[in-house]
Amino acid sequence: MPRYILSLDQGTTSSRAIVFSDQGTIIASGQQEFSQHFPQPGWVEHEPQEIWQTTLSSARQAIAEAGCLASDIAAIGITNQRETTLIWDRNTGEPVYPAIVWQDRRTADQCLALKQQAGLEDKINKKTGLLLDPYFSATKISWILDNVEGARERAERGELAFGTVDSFLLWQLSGGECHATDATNASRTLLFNIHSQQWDDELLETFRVPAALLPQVKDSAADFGNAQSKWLGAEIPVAGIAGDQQAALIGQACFQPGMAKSTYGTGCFMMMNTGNKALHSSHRLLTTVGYRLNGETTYALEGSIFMAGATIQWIRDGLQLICNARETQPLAEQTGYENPVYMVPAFAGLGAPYWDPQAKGAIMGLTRDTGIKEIVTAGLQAVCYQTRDLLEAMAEDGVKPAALRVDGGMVVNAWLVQFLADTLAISIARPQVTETTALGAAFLAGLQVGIFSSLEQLAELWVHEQAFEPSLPEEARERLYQGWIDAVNRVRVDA
Ligand SMILES: Nc1ncnc2c1ncn2[C@@H]1O[C@H](COP(=O)(O)OP(=O)(O)O)[C@@H](O)[C@H]1O
Ligand SMILES: O=P(O)(O)OC[C@H](O)CO
Repeated sequence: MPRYILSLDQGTTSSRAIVFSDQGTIIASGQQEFSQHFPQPGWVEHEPQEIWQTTLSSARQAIAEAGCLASDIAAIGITNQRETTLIWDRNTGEPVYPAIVWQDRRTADQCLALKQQAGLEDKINKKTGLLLDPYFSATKISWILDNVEGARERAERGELAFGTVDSFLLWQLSGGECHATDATNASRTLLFNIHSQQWDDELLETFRVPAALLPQVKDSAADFGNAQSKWLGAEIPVAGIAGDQQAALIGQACFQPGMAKSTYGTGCFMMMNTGNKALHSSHRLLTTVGYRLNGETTYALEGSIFMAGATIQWIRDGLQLICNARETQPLAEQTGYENPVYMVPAFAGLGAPYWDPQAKGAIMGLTRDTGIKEIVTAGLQAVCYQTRDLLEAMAEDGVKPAALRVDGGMVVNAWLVQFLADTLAISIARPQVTETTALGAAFLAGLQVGIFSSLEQLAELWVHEQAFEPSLPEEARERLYQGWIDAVNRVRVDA
């Protein structure tokens, strides 16, 4: 009886594959980076063939390293960079254009024009939980249809298929048999009504997207068809799909309303389970589908910070103050939390809750004795202060999490996680398996094929590694945070 689960984690900069045991432990993994294309300022593209080939070879690598047979794998779970948009020919499987990545801003003018229509953004926000922003898929789809010769006509004739990365990988794995996605990925397109759980005709008309392009939307744990045996050596059912941040919510076992996770990679994505209520945020946080199981939707509130680990990369590669991200911890330990220097890493504007695309970054509070360690520490502290901004916004929306589970490449930095606990004044938990995104997809696939029986069982598989409790006196916490608010207010253009 096959007991392993293969998780395919297709991210923005690399494709990873992990073989998990039926206890949710990592058996083996494979990973491959792929190229980023920036054909014009503000544009970001991926080569679809590279997305597919790196996924396939990392899956083969993981299976080989696990020393198991493909027939030992009971199911595949897919998790993916969200919003990234692909359109391909239904007959040949050939993409008509490269993948337009979630970071791509080429449709900013189109979004601005739509925002001019009175009440439109509000209506869209009510239906989708999202904002009228190039981040999401809808305007990327219409850009392809308008700019690739003949694409709109072919789409209307039903010859083309649209998908986010999960859908594209499923199409490839199944040899063109399955054109489907899950509700979490659909909820990032601006075309999906998160209340009715249907593609929305009015939104399709607004964004001029023919319905014939769209994949079928299924639960996050569902029968998505089979990966053909020619790819991995045996026919394997694809049984779970979720966007990567939602998969991390599941991998962190945040199954109760009020439970929240924050992932600190290149950017930071914080997500809180709000149960069966799609909470509307008055602070421009996103309302999204957390997961959908057995037809029942669990919603989440999401806030994103564009620059988290990327700030450390900039300190390393741009400023060349350090050689390795690991150096940030001893430097911050030397500085201590009482740092008069503030860094506002608004390199790509400010995300939630400010959404100020014009803001530019700044370093403030410099004196003659400021050195490398204060600037590096300010970079780490900025990540924590921004998380508090998100938490405050959630609290004002009426739902403050009592604790936070963290993951992502940055959380190996214990100083950072401790300062996070101090800044938020809540308990922070770091799990043993920090590959929570891949774990979430494995949980979903395992649920569908009966390896796991319930969310309660999954919650028991979540293993705590370390807790970080707030220890900073309230006076210091509030004074330091006020310094951040003052710094942010100085860079905001729209305030
Ligand atoms: N010890 C550390 N302290 C602070 N930041 C770190 C540390 N180690 C790695 N990082 C940051 O974490 C990020 C990598 O995290 P990862 O989860 O792999 O990102 P992604 O999945 O977005 O590529 C990098 O941006 C790096 O700068
Ligand atoms: O691939 P990541 O981890 O950078 O995540 C990207 C997000 O899904 C974008 O919404």
